[in-house]
Amino acid sequence: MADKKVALVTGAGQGIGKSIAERLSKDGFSVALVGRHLDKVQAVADELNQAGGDAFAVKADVANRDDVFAAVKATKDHFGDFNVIVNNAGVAPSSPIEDVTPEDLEFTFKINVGGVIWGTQAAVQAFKELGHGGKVINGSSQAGQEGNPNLTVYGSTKFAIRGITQTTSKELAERGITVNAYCPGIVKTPMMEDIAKSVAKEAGKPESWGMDQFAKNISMKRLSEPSDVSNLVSFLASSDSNYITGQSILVDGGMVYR
Ligand SMILES: NC(=O)C1=CN([C@@H]2O[C@H](COP(=O)(O)OP(=O)(O)OC[C@H]3O[C@@H](n4cnc5c(N)ncnc54)[C@H](O)[C@@H]3O)[C@@H](O)[C@H]2O)C=CC1
Ligand SMILES: CC(=O)C(C)=O
Repeated sequence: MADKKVALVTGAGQGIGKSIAERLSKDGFSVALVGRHLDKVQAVADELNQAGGDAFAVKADVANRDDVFAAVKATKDHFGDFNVIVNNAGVAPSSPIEDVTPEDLEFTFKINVGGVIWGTQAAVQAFKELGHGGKVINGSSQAGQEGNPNLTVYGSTKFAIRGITQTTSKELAERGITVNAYCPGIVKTPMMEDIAKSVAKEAGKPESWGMDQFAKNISMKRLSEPSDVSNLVSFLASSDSNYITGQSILVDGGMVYR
């Protein structure tokens, strides 16, 4: 068994996933970085290793169940243990409801919802083989707590992730496995920039208008940094959160109040 705890983060090549991988590495985890593009996750893993971490890059498409199981197995074999999975990878097409296509629906659900379900299954299998519990941490969103115009498909996947989190937490609690989700607000990442651009284009407005539509209701009056989110994930991955399960926690600077 490894000295360090082992965490796997999906979508770790940029944005929130990269920040989570960096933070967990700093917290002392051995970290597997998973993404569709090996060069991107490898570059982040190299940075972490150069900074004294213990990181490993794996190529996988989270929509593909076999890929996800192979990534978890490769991580377990490489580090000799497996303790935490962060099902972070996601995609966010935006469009008015009239323009949603069957392809948008299938693509988004396969990645956002499929990725969480396959990640949870693969992690549970690894915990079972290793004879211990673990932590499943899922990426939802404020858009999984509150409807956001033009994000019908994306938002519905994020509402579903809260449902999966609650359901699996009840199923898995007796095996020493906790399941929680983080619900970020408006985070400065390539995904959010693309959404803001697309919403502005649809309305015939400048790009900055798009971001303002999302940012105007943040009580703290600033957009989120990826590190605001990885601070929460660090807590959820640590033993300090051992008595918390089934929760979807907002980290949005005061935007959605529950
Ligand atoms: N940026 C934001 O404001 C918010 C983001 N989120 C959620 O946080 C998570 C991360 O978002 P960002 O970092 O903003 O996105 P991003 O688009 O900047 O990064 C997502 C990463 O996931 C990877 N990815 C996408 N599909 C994949 C697949 N099928 N298999 C493997 N990797 C895949 C991408 O290649 C990319 O590296 C997502 O689940 C997103 O829905 C939630 C709330 C707000
Ligand atoms: C991208 C996202 O999750 C938003 C706008 O909440």
